[in-house]
Amino acid sequence: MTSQTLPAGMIRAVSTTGPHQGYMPGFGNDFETEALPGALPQGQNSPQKCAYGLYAEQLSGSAFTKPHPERTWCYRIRPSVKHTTRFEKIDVPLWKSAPHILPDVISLGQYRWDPIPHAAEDLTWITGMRTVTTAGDVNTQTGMASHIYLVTRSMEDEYFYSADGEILVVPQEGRLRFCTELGIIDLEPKEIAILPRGLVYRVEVLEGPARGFVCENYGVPFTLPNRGPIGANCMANPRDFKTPVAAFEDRDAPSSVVMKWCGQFHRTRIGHSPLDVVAWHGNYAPWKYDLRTYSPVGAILFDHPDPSIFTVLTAPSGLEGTANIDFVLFRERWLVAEHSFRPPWYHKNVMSELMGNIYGIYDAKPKGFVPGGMSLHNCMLPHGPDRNAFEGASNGELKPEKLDETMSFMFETRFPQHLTEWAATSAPLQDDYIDCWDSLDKKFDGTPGEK
Ligand SMILES: O=C(O)Cc1cc(O)ccc1O
Ligand SMILES: [Fe+2]
Repeated sequence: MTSQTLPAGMIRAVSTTGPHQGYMPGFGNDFETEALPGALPQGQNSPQKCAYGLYAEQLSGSAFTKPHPERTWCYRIRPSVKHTTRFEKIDVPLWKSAPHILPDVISLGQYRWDPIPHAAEDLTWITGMRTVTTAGDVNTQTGMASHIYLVTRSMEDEYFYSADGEILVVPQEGRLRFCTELGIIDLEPKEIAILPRGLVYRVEVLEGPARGFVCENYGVPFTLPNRGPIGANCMANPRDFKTPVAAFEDRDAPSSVVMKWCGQFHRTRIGHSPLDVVAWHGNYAPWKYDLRTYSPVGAILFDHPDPSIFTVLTAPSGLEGTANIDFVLFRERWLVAEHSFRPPWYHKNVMSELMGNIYGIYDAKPKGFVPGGMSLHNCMLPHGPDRNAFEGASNGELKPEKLDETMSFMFETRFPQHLTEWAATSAPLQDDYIDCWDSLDKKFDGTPGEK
């Protein structure tokens, strides 16, 4: 593997040749990789004839005219357009898209769910997706949806892609393999992955049953947040993002490709594996990231910063500093703040907060928010520590304390999140969630009290 710095400054070129070598490091790099020597044209994108009789095809993830366009050139056995049937609509009943506002479902309220039980039935990546919330509008490419996946079965001769957005995968149990047009990603809990809009893939179960969370981002792709005064290091470091090297299948078999497009699902038939990209180069590609490499920065003297300090990825909206989605990570860290209430404070937020627990105990909710579980605190809905967390943090000795064995996250969006019928009725909603604040008693007695 070779790597070099290009004059473009922020863009690094990383290249590989030969059989499967795993992953290439970097975020938003200009990668190049070939599974057969000489398959990748040098010095141009569209030779009159490509090596090995390959077809050249461009995958554009941004408008051609974006200041720094995202695109990848693929050199493949057959062009994608060679499928054999017209698209037919199919039903995927539990995978919903915005706008999806139901008159009989009340999204206003503090909600929390127990882990969704694994299913007894066979479920694939497509049939196992259950939408919890939707926000914005898929047709205007704004907003997002949050989902839970329950996967027990590998897709066989079946492929999927989405025109509606990129997919951020946050596994919580089990191991999955994403065989994509641009290479193979193996994914397990404590890692996350991105599957870009338009990329075709098949999902296999390496260890099941698998359960996890998904954020479907209808807007512009996730990127690394501006670092501001934090400077060049800590938080998510670019080299910890891993993009797979080229890997291809030359396999003839009757197969189907399911495409999600404007919230609807369509199927077309194809006579071969579409994962036939022998070589590619570009900056529009899937990646995975190990959340254990995230270096949290926080309060080292007093008070509790806004959770934006823990942003791993941000997907900007048109409004400066107001994300379409922030992906925020609450992981192991030391609490050292003096004379401070250390857990999250009580608050109302214009942004809507969907949280999930990957493992361990979350400091604001020592009970009830459990691994595999989720909570929703919608736009301007008050929330904060439960009574136990409040009493513990108000009265505990403020010595340095490690929050150990803990990993929760937040999908935070500027758009209100609407519950699906499934989330409101079939999923294990905790009816008594709001009682966790009930016993917060009045302490005010007109005297200043001890400091
Ligand atoms: O509500 C939550 O638990 C998430 C959260 C955490 C935090 O440390 C500060 C604000 C916030 O919304
Ligand atoms: Fe919050």
